[in-house]
Amino acid sequence: MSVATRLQSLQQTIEQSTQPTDVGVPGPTPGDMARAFRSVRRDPLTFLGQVSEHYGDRVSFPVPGAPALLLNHPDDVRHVLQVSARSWGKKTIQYGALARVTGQGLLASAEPSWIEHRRMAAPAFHHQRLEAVSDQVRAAADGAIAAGVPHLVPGTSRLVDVAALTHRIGLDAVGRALFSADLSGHAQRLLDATSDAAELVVRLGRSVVPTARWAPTPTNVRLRITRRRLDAITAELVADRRARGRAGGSAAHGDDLLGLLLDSGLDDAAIRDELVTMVIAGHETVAGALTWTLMLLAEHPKAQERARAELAAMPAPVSMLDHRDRLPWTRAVIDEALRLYPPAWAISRRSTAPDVLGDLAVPEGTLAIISPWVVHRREDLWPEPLAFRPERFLDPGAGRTGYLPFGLGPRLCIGREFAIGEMAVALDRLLATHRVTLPTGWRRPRPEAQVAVHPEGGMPLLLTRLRADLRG
Ligand code: HEM
Repeated sequence: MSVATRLQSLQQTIEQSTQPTDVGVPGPTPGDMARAFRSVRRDPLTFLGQVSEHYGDRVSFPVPGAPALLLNHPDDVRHVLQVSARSWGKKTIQYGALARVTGQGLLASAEPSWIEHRRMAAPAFHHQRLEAVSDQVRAAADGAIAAGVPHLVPGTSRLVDVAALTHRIGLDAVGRALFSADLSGHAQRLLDATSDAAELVVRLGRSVVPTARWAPTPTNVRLRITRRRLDAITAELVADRRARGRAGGSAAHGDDLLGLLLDSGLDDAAIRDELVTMVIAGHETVAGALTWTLMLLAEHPKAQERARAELAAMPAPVSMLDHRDRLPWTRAVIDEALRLYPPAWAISRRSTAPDVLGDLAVPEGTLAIISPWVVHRREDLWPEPLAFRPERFLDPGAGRTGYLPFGLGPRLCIGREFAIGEMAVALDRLLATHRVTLPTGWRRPRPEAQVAVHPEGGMPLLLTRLRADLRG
């Protein structure tokens, strides 16, 4: 090839990669995006809802190079996440930003290490294991309730930020159940470090101009410091366990997640990545879900009474698996809260080969954005989509098309059963002793799209103590 031909082909490549590839999908123009810039950054949930309403099932965003598509139709969603999952990887800005904190942990990692690590971690989430950690999760909920609503005499009330309360439950439950560690010594440091990390991940994911990792920008500097804090805490957890393993004279390190990872032969860096992943993926999400569930129950006192009665009728304290067949109403409340307020509000993938979505051919490198927030609010799938109606989930035969709070396909959330079980246990502990109501002058907090969907400014609800004691 002559130099002139090479130059010409290089120029063509540059032109192609700076021009949007038009695949015939409608969407906002660059001018529309520039005008919406501030609101997109401030409130991506409303923006995604608006463009979906305007343009329909597929929305194209004007970015240079391969197409960037918001996919709202359940068939497209299933195709990308499930049917053709092998052709859609995680090389996206969202997961690139996450990987800067979690490294090659399960959530952000790609084949081939992903499948190997998933198999390694799976036993920590098996049913038997979940049943066995019910006591730990109960203790986490009780501890957080005692710390968050101390000394409340039966019949009296207090305004409590339940978002802070549920964060503590989420973190402590992960610590106790997956690392068999009482994180109370580490709790504040870990909470601070993970919430800083989560904020930085969101900031990186939304930055318009990608900066080099080594550049001394304020975000990069904070990220480095936060990583160091997380490294130090996880190193302490690993060292504690290794010491305990030796002290007990046992070769195996235990059957919780940390024990499995230590016995798997993974190096310390890989173990650190999985621990940080589980802390971030496992506590922000559950905390957000529980917070919105409590708000919905405060807004719907009859639904709350029904859940309280169902939980109280259980012969023993609720376990992590009871939601599967013994608590239909409580489970329906959880499912409906996860529909209305799915913590994981956006899932992204990039095609690793040309593909066909129904009638639409897309080139390699296409970015697919899937928003459970948008899909869960489609009126054709969910009549009266904004209404809180747990009844929708009571019919076991009813379809679940367009329901994906935990994703779909091979990358489905590994912590799904853990999360639902934890929510049921926490609701049992909280509703047994407290009634949750709305304070005077109540206004729903704005849902803020962070790593999970959180209420802006917290969730102040009124907790009234019903009785002093707690069973078992
Ligand atoms: C209500 C709570 C939760 C929600 C809504 C949620 C949501 C999700 C979603 C949507 C995905 C798929 C992401 C994708 O396809 O790109 C995912 C994956 C994942 N989640 Fe969760 N999650 C929750 C709780 C948990 C818990 C409690 C843990 C662990 C303790 C956890 C650990 C993970 C991990 C490790 C992955 C990656 C799995 C893989 O790719 O193999 N999650 N989660």
